[in-house]
Amino acid sequence: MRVKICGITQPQQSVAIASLGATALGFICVPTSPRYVTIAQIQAAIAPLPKNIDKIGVFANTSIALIEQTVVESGLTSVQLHGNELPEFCLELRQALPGVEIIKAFRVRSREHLQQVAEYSNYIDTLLLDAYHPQQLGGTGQTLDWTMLQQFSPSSPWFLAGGLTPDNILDALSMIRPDGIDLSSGVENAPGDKDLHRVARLFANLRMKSEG
Ligand SMILES: O=C(O)c1ccccc1NCC(=O)[C@H](O)[C@H](O)COP(=O)(O)O
Repeated sequence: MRVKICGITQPQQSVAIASLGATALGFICVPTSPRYVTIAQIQAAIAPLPKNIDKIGVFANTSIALIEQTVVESGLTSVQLHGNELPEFCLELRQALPGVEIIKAFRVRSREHLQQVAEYSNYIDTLLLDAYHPQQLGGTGQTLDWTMLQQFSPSSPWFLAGGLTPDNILDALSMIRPDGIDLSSGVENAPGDKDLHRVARLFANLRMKSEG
């Protein structure tokens, strides 16, 4: 299972979190976020990382040109679209950045809203389901109604996000089987400052599940 730790801002934390077991690190490229990082900060955080770690840039409602420039200059391997991007936008981005994984995030409001994801299946590589919050786009610590996802089986691989913590992750995974999980505020001291003890506890709990 892929494990993404999102909202990294400090190079030394990116290395430590990768060593603890993360398969993907997320960098917030949304200027209004308290976890926002510049291209130079992403470069510094990515430089010491092993090649096999996915480096995901999170964008929302911005231009193809800006995403392209950020990916090319920083060395990101994946783009997560966390706003209201349409399928056509995803297609255009895919054509602009061949070989870069396109992840479309949905902030799920209802069971009906989940049906929207089918419209994207030909234009993206991966889905991410996050909780809906009326004022904030992401990193909110709000959980989704997991029962709503028990029958969810899209044609693309998918990440579960939204309010996941070392304490609730095993409950979530006992109910649903995503291809990956994504955590941010649940493993933080403050926005952008990850709590390495909590990250270590997350991986210890995940190991317990795979061994048991
Ligand atoms: O984290 C942010 O500050 C953020 C801001 C704007 C758009 C997206 C953002 N985060 C996206 C993520 O992928 C988070 O990991 C996801 O929302 C889960 O966050 P949390 O509920 O805190 O685990």
